[in-house]
Amino acid sequence: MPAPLAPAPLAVTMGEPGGVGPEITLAAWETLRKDSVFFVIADPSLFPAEKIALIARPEEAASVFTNKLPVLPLEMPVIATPGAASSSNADAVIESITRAVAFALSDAASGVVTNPIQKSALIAAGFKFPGHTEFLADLTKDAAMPVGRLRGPVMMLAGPELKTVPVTIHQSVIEAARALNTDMIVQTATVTAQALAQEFGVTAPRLAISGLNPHAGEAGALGREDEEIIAPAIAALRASAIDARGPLPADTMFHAEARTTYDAAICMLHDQALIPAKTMAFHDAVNITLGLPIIRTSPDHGTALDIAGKGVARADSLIAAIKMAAAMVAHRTP
Ligand SMILES: NC(=O)C1=CN([C@@H]2O[C@H](COP(=O)(O)OP(=O)(O)OC[C@H]3O[C@@H](n4cnc5c(N)ncnc54)[C@H](O)[C@@H]3O)[C@@H](O)[C@H]2O)C=CC1
Ligand SMILES: NCC(=O)COP(=O)(O)O
Repeated sequence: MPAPLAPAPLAVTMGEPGGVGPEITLAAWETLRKDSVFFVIADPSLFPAEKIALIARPEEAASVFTNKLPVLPLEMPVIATPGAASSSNADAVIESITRAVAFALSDAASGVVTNPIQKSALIAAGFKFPGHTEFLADLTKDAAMPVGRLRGPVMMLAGPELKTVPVTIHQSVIEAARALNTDMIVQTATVTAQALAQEFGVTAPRLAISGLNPHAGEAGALGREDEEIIAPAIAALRASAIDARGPLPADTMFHAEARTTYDAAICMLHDQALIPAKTMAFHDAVNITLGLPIIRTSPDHGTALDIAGKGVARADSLIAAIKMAAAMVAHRTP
């Protein structure tokens, strides 16, 4: 019987070149060089020349990975200064993401791990998306989803003890409250339940659904969205055999005992989901985009311009993201 083929390498993006991305990528390679295989699509000047090997194609990564960080070169117009984001390099930052996704869609890469971008620098240069999540959804919109899987995108923050999912993502609080509707909640929760079952081995996923308002609306006295928008979504989920419970007051659903009652918390707002996730596991949590035809993970943190280039940035979350992507590749059903 022939030996099973090794999966294609993961494609890691450059991220903001003035942020911590380059140094944590090198540190992640130092840690993982005996385990997994990845390559980074980036300007080679971001790394010490003696630590890297330039590659022309993803399939060259495996043969050099133990000894060198494989870099698929992408020229940026301006030399990066650690601690300073530059809109002048926006096109290269975006191109790195676009190429990584193209490799994943063609199976030359088994998944995409993104380094943090400085969203404000990209948007100032004309980038039309508020984050990777929305950009990745657009880049992959014409590719077929695996059979039976609902399309997202859905953002999940996954830590060792808590998984949270925001229904609204990169919107102002006022816009998010206005945009929230029953269908979005049902779709987000359904994508999450499918992923828990198929990627995380949770046979009967239990979802805790947050409210929007304080005390989940206090029976309508503090807002009607909990009763009029969220409760019908929970009823619809339950009618389709998804174990969903709520709307729960967001301030009391994350304490230790409460966390034992669900596998993922579906939250209405970005900060309802990301504050508990990052507070509990800032250096271990992974940002995963569910509901894409490709695998995508990312560290939970941002560009950390305040510490870039000082040698103090921790690579733990990027390492967790690379390991998570590799595990998802291993669990992926054809
Ligand atoms: N996936 C992505 O591309 C993400 C991008 N961002 C972007 O990053 C930029 C900066 O965002 P902030 O809110 O300042 O968050 P941040 O995560 O960059 O920094 C927050 C604090 O955590 C520290 N920190 C972050 N990463 C660290 C690491 N690896 N090791 C040690 N300490 C670390 C920073 O020094 C800072 O004190 C923004 O433009 C934001 O949009 C933020 C989150 C995710
Ligand atoms: N706060 C999380 C975040 O901004 C990451 O977003 P994305 O770039 O992964 O869409």
